[in-house]
Amino acid sequence: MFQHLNENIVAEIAEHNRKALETYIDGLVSFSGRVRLTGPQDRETLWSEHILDCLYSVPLLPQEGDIIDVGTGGGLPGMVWAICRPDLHITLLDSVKKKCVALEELSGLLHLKNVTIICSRAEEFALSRRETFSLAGARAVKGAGVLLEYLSPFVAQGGKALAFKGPLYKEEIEPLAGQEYRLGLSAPDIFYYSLNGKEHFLLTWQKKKPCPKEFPRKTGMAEKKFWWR
Ligand SMILES: C[S@@+](CC[C@H](N)C(=O)[O-])C[C@H]1O[C@@H](n2cnc3c(N)ncnc32)[C@H](O)[C@@H]1O
Repeated sequence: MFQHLNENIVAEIAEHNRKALETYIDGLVSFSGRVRLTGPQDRETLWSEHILDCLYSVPLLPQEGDIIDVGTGGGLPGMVWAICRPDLHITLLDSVKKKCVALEELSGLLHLKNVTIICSRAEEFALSRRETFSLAGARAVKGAGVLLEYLSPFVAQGGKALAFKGPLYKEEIEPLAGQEYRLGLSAPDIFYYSLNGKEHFLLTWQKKKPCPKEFPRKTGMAEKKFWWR
């Protein structure tokens, strides 16, 4: 499936949550110089390139259940999900301690009750929360192949893995074509939208079958020896 995402829906979600999203931006800006949570840290870029980008994924979130943002950094997209979907529980996962400390502060600033922050490598946390999330997603974390080894072990059957990608996504998914089943996944559905004149893509994979126990392999292996080769 290849589908266009409607910017009017995103504008509505943005308007509905504007106050909390701006408080989140205030929080991100307040960390500049202390912890590098995002690339550019001016309010306008944070809103137009980061928050709006994350908002495009909100219509793809599940009706219910726990979801996880793997490699959340400063909380993108997980903090945006938590603000826009207070009915879902969001786990924000990152391996860098000072980012996790900053996320605790941001979550307190926003009075979020639906967030858990975990400081761990994805490969290690998957051992304790295997196949318990209705969605596992990530933005700006590894190429699609390596990322799927991180995401699929978290996703319950019937759930989905989600990745934010730029126009080069085709080069990432081509070598995986027809092999996604090895991680229990379907072929990807592709959603596209335009932001600031650039093409953006959201890829989702349905979890069809359990992910074989051998995945994820030991920390670091996903990048050393690709599972699809
Ligand atoms: C480029 S940043 C992206 C952060 C955020 N998702 C965003 O869009 O701004 C990648 C993040 O992934 C985290 N990360 C990379 N590999 C990881 C792993 N195996 N387990 C947990 N976190 C990981 C890094 O610490 C970093 O914060």
